[in-house]
Amino acid sequence: MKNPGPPGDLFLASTSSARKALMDGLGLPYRTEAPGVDEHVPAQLSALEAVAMLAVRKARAVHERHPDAWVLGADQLVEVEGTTLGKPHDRDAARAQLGRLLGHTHAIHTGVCLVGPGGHLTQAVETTHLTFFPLPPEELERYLDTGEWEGCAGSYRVEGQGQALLAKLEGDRTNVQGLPMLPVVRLLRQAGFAFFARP
Ligand SMILES: Nc1nc2c(ncn2[C@H]2C[C@H](O)[C@@H](COP(=O)(O)OP(=O)(O)OP(=O)(O)O)O2)c(=O)[nH]1
Repeated sequence: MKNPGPPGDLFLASTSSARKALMDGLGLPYRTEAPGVDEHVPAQLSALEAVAMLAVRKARAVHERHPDAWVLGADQLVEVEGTTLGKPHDRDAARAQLGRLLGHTHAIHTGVCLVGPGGHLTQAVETTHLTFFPLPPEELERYLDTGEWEGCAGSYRVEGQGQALLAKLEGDRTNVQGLPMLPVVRLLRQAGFAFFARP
C-alpha cells in the first residue's frame, strides 16, 4: 500500500540535540534549521507567555525561508518561586540555578508552535512539575562535574544522571527534555501527517 504522502516538508526550527533526539523517535522525515532569532521578550511577560511567544517566533523565522513547508518551533523556561531560568552560561550560573531548585518544586514550561504552508499556525504550551532532593554542596559539585548542565534550561538532564536529583515528577517527562511529545503528535496529526510509513 502506498504511503500516504506527508502534507509537505517538515522542519524542526531548533539547534537542540535533545529536541532532535525526540523528533527522531517519531520516525517522520524532517530537517533541522537554526531559527536564528532574538530571544528577548518583554520583561512583564509570564514564563508561559514568553515560551509561547518564542516558539511562534522561532517557527515563523524558519517558515519565512521555507513558506511551502511545515515548521515546528519550541522554547522552554524553568520557573521557580516566580523567577524564570533559561540555559546557564557557565558553571557558576548552573550552580546558582541548581541552588534554587534543590529541595524545592519547580515548573518547566515548553511552548511549541507548528506553522504550515500559507502561515496557518497551531500551538500549545505544556508544563511539568519537578521536585528535587536537597543536596549537600559537595554532591552538587559532583553533579556539576557531569557537565549535564550545559545547554539545559535549569542546568540538569532529566534523562541522564540528573534522574538522581528527582524526588517527584508530575506531567510529561519528554516535555522536560525539550519537546512535549503528546501535544507535538496532536498538532502533527491535526495537520494531516501520517505516521508509521513503510520504508
Ligand atoms: N537533554 C535534555 N535537555 C534539556 C533538559 N532540560 C532542558 N533541556 C534543554 C532543551 C533545550 O535545548 C534547552 C532549552 O532552551 P531553549 O528552549 O532556549 O532551546 P535551545 O536554545 O537549546 O534550542 P533552540 O532554541 O530550539 O535552537 O534546554 C533535559 O532534562 N534533558
